[in-house]
Amino acid sequence: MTIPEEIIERAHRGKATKEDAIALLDVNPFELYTLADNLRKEAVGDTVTYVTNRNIYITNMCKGHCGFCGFREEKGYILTIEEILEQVGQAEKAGAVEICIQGGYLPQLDLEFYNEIVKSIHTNYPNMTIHGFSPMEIHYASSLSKTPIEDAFSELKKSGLGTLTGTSAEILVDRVRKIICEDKITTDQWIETIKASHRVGLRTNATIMYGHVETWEERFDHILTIRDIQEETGAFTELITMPFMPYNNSVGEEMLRSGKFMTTGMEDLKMIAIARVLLNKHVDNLQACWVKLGKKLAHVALSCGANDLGGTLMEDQITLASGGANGEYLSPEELEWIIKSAGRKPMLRNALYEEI
Ligand SMILES: C[S@@+](CC[C@H](N)C(=O)[O-])C[C@H]1O[C@@H](n2cnc3c(N)ncnc32)[C@H](O)[C@@H]1O
Ligand SMILES: Nc1c(NC[C@H](O)[C@H](O)[C@H](O)CO)[nH]c(=O)[nH]c1=O
Ligand SMILES: N[C@@H](Cc1ccc(O)cc1)C(=O)O
Ligand code: SF4
Repeated sequence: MTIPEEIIERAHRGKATKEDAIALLDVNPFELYTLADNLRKEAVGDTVTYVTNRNIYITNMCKGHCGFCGFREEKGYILTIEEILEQVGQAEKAGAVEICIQGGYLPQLDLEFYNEIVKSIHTNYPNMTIHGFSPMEIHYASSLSKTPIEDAFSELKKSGLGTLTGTSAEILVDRVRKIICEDKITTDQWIETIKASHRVGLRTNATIMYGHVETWEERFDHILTIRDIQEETGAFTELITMPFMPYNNSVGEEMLRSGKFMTTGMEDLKMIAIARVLLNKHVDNLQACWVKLGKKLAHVALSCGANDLGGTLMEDQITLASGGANGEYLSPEELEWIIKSAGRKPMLRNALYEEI
């Protein structure tokens, strides 16, 4: 089937609907990729961005029990401030302009600790952009100390946090969350938390982790929720579509047992292309996550709606723990090679998509 004219027209106006997205699942996929590529060109031109960054995992322990997580350990570590600073120092030496701080949530990790981390990095490395923490972690830490969530975000911003991550979103549909992450914040709580962050001027990215127990319709509901929030706050910097890695975690093992495997390349490309259609005129930046897609598919994704290649990362414990096989580091030279080979212009950016 070819794409009906009215869908193309609505997409260009930023008004594509859930029904349009459903219809796009049945069109010739190459037509869909071309539509997404045209919308990308209209929205952001031929520049493809990337960031030199390093992931830092402050702890691998967590009070949560998400069934998709292979990263959490019962007996693990919590980094000290000194150890964190050492890793930031290594990152800076290696040319990173951003660090991405991740971890689990724990009673020991209170707002004071999060602020201390940010402050000490900010003081010692004033040029380093600090991206990190999740709505889940800050929601938990602020409820521990009965601090209103907006105050928690204001304080973190004042301490030097540049942007909050839009993780713990998974699929923003409670039916799915009950199956894969029952003890996580609910869809409404995630929305309220992210809006609180946006309200105090702490911008975030958005993520979707797909390819487990959710339906295509639920994926579209998630993307449209992101679009609704963006209409209200305008504070999302990007969306990262992350395929679920099904190894060494219970959700994945159950899936594999029932004969269902990882998403396919065509499906990953459709996901990016339909996200571009639904988010046109709302969220301009779509990241092709090379660590999950692999560098060859990430390269192809640049012609199917994506305009960002993500980071050098240097480390990726989360993907690795659940079966990632694409390495943990790509050099800026190789990221630029991939971008130029797609006929596009590379640009080093920070978390706010400003040129560096
Ligand atoms: C491991 S958590 C760390 C942040 C925090 N503990 C949280 O969950 O909000 C970061 C994100 O990694 C992603 N992730 C975890 N396990 C994954 C897997 N097996 N495949 C793909 N993404 C995964 C999820 O989207 C999750 O929200
Ligand atoms: N840290 C991971 C990223 N993030 C890339 C940047 O941190 C981000 O694009 C931006 O600079 C902030 O919005 N992407 C992944 O797919 N996986 C990571 O672990
Ligand atoms: N690192 C996590 C999620 C993540 C995504 C985007 C970020 O900006 C930060 C963290 C993953 O790979 O699944
Ligand atoms: S995904 Fe995050 S909240 Fe869930 S168990 Fe893993 S670290 Fe904890």
